[in-house]
Amino acid sequence: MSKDQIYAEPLAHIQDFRFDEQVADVFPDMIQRSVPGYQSIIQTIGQLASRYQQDHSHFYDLGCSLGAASLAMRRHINATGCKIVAVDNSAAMVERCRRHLEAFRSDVPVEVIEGDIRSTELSNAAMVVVNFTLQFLAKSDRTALLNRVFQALKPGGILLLSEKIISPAPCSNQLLVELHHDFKRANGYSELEISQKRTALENVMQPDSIEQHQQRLQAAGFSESTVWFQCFNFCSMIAFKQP
Ligand SMILES: C[S@@+](CC[C@H](N)C(=O)[O-])C[C@H]1O[C@@H](n2cnc3c(N)ncnc32)[C@H](O)[C@@H]1O
Ligand SMILES: O=C(O)C(=O)C[C@]1(C(=O)O)C=C[C@@H](O)C=C1
Repeated sequence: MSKDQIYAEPLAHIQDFRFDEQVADVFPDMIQRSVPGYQSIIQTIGQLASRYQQDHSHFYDLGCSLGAASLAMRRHINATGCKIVAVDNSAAMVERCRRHLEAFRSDVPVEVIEGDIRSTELSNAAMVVVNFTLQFLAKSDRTALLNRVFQALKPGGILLLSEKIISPAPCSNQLLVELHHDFKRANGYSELEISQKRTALENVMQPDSIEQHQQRLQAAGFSESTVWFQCFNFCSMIAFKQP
């Protein structure tokens, strides 16, 4: 696995963060060292696919990057006539995602689409995964996407939504951000790497609070939602469509 050293040297000009070739090449290392609990979340996505699978249904992985969530779902699906649809608008990610998925054999088909999740057709879904991707959309697009996800889910279907979050309470927010930076330090990132990446993400990733997410989910029609995982300022939620 190639090591993420993208922000290791001082940069004269820090460009907005993009999911380009350079990021795609080091992505497994980057996400592992940047997102607390990432591996547990991926494992749990597999478990949820096993529990919520329905015959003749679709499983979506929106903002799939290298396909980690799709791989986890594929390992757990044994219902008949199911299909996974993985979507990402980064050509670099999609190309590597296809290669990853081809490296393992499975009877569950995966369609990998290079496209924008704001306009991808969604239907007949048992489960939709939006794992650390909603945060990269404009706020108005977040609402529109979740509305479409709700409409596409079958009764009894679920949405798995993971996000970096902000806390509206200033002391709590400050502490969670600092604990996350400690996590990155413990994983070998320098002060320079942490601060340059923070600047690169500033304009392209605007996190919501858990309360904002819950309100949006409720407004979209989800009967219930729960935060099943939180570590520092990273969390993962499950939202339910009534059976
Ligand atoms: C943090 S990564 C997601 C990680 C991935 N879900 C996982 O579990 O490993 C965010 C991904 O969302 C993709 N993305 C961002 N905006 C998008 C959009 N409008 N349409 C499709 N993909 C998008 C990026 O290209 C990137 O690969
Ligand atoms: O590195 C950070 O501080 C992050 O916010 C992590 C984060 C994310 O939450 O999606 C940001 C961009 C990369 O895709 C990987 C992880």
